[in-house]
Amino acid sequence: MTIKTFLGPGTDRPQELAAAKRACTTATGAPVRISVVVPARNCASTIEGVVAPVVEDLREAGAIDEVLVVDHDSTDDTARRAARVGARVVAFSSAGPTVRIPDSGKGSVMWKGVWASHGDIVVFVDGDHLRFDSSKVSRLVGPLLRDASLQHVRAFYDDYEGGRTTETMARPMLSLLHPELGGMRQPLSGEHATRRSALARLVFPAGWGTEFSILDQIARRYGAPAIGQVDLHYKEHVKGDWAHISLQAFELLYVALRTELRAQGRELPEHWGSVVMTPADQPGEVVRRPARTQELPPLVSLPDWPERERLRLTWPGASASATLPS
Ligand SMILES: O=c1ccn([C@@H]2O[C@H](COP(=O)(O)OP(=O)(O)O[C@H]3O[C@H](CO)[C@@H](O)[C@H](O)[C@H]3O)[C@@H](O)[C@H]2O)c(=O)[nH]1
Ligand SMILES: O=C(O)[C@H](O)COP(=O)(O)O
Repeated sequence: MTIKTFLGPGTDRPQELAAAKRACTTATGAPVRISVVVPARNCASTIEGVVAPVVEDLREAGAIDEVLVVDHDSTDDTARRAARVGARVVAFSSAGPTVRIPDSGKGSVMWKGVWASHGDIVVFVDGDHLRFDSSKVSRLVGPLLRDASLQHVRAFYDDYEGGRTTETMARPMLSLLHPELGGMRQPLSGEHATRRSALARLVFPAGWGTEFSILDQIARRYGAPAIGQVDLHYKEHVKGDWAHISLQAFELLYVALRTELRAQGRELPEHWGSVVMTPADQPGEVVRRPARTQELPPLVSLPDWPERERLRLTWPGASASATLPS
């Protein structure tokens, strides 16, 4: 089976996306709203370069409705800079439902981002791109507006030097556990667009396992044909060190193994633990770091969700005239 792959050009230009959006409504006849959500922790040097083109090219053309930055306890100027170029900024600690998250990571930031956003389609974009343009968002959204069978569209890049966790962990793991997704070029990409109705039904692992988990859950719930991928051409981003990659790979492996064992009606053996060990500078010594193993429940399961959705629907949006594939 091949993954639906969009090479474009599709809705690259703001006017094309705005027109495609106007041609859709939700199942209840309301205008379709599109949110761009940026999880960001200490992205002061890059956040303006990500937010500004999306605000200037797309929001001002009515092609998207909001740019939301979820500021994950940044100790730098991320929040102020994001707001200065037009993002709505919410602080991770005060946003969203009051579920205790002892060890927050990117997945928990995304979960709160879905809650705090208003879109029927939610586009995630990392905040650490060194080079970015708004066609990346346009290209992700276009297939969802045009193809009712898609729930999730993930980015890949024909020009990208990287993907250490992807090549050494994600791709081998997908080959084993989800061979039908083996054609995905960047299964861990942080750039993707998803229907809100699907996102709200997903469990979110709190840490780095989330990108894999989204694919896994959508493939199991809707089938692999509900997943597409689109070429965003290039990616240049801030690289983490090997300790970062090590934690990322561990949390990904943990989530994948847990998912697979649960599918067999089993749990992870207790003795497996959840501590990542890497060699310390002192020979023979190790540095131990706890992995984030918490899972955030599907938003639809929260008692406050119906009220949150009711308020969301009163939020202003553009007008439109046909039906959004649900
Ligand atoms: O606890 C965290 C970790 C990350 N981020 C933000 O999430 C984005 C991606 O994080 P980054 O450290 O740049 O991730 P990468 O090492 O580049 O990881 C890649 O691979 C990950 C999965 O393994 C994906 O989740 C990422 O989106 C993808 O860019 C950035 O805006 C971060 O500021 C947070 O807000 N909180
Ligand atoms: O996406 C990945 O595989 C990594 O997490 C980040 O990639 P990098 O090697 O470009 O930092």
